[in-house]
Amino acid sequence: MALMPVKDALARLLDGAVPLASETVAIGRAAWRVLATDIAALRTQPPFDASAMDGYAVRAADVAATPVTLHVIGEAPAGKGFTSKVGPGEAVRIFTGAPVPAGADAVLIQENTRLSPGGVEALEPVAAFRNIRRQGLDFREGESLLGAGRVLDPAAVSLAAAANHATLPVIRKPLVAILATGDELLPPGSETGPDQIISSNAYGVAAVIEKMGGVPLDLGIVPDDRPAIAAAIDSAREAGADVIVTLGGASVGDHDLVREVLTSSGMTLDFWKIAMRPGKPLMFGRLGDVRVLGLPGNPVASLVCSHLFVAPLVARLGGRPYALDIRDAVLGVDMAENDQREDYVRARVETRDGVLVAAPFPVQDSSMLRILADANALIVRPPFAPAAPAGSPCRVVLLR
Ligand SMILES: Nc1nc2c(c(=O)[nH]1)N[C@H]1C(S)=C(S)[C@@H](COP(=O)(O)OP(=O)(O)OC[C@H]3O[C@@H](n4cnc5c(N)ncnc54)[C@H](O)[C@@H]3O)O[C@H]1N2
Ligand code: MOO
Repeated sequence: MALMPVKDALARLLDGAVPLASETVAIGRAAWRVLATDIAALRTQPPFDASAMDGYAVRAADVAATPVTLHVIGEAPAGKGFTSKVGPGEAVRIFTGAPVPAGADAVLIQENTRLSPGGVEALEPVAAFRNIRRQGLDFREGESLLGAGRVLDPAAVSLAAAANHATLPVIRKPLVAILATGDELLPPGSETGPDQIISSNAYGVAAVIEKMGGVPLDLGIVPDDRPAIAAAIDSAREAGADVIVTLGGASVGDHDLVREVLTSSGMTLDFWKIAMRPGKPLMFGRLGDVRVLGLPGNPVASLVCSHLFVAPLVARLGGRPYALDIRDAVLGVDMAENDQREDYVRARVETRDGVLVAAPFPVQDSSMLRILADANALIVRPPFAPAAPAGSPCRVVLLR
């Protein structure tokens, strides 16, 4: 049977996936969120001509020939401007950030002055407008500052705050329910019986979701039992999940019930089984507005599918840009020909003489998490790739 190509499966998964609705958050909670709308300045910054230096507000013409002594008529610290006008031969002691008083047109830095009995002695001339930040230098009220879709990185969130936004409209974070299925599974820290293993997949999948700006909702482990799976799916929907990710029970075994239960709950199956290794039994369907991804139970398949499918879906729903980090490399060893499945082969890559060289791990069983943790890349072997000797070009997905 021809299996669906990976890129077609991804296109179907992302079809119609657009950023979720916006919500309002306090500026203090907005870092790393995604702006839902353009925002404009609510004020002008600086709101007045401001001193950029500690020194003396002067009339440039008065200090054209130095040394010259000026009469100090007052002081202007930041936050409290000097209210009278600076006349000929006069100066105002001023500090960085303070409004430049009327009449003055330059700030003479403190280092170029000396206190004298009659006031302050200017030792160097200063050109008009030197050391003054003109009103609106940074931005003016009403100017557009940040565009919709901007990730609120440190500079963006500080700019929004400076423009006087106490709250910001951001795209809601996708809520992704995760459901592990299997009678053999127990949570980490359990005393395991002889036939049991630890449920590990949910943690790595949740890590991918969080990295992409989503909120994982771990619904725990349910046994291979139709009513229990159906109840967990209901609870995911009640919780308002945008996406449901099931783990395991996706294959053809008698205890692989997930697809059947989901279909009975009203899911429209989009695809099941793709031309990918690991990850062949991947399933995708829609339950109303909710996208449902059934990941294979084998831990490496779950995680590789998370990088390839869960990550772009969460990014898209959350309005974030995302692309796998795919690089050109060469094979460090010979690789055999490939069958119909696109292979994602755990490998270590390193740069040798400016070239990325990829060496696959010799054993690739998709239960082996340690090798995935040791890998820093996945070699992508296209379907039906011919045998390739060491030195052949290849493509790699960088994992870290
Ligand atoms: N006759 C066939 N058998 C299998 C096929 C096939 O095409 N024909 N595909 C194989 C492939 S490939 C995969 S991948 C697995 C996927 O099967 P399931 O999604 O049904 O996964 P399970 O059978 O439930 O579990 C497989 C394996 O993974 C362990 N597991 C499951 N969940 C977790 C978890 N949350 N944390 C850690 N480990 C988990 C489970 O104990 C099994 O060992 O099917 C092959 N079979
Ligand atoms: O596709 Mo399975 O994911 O090889 O183990």
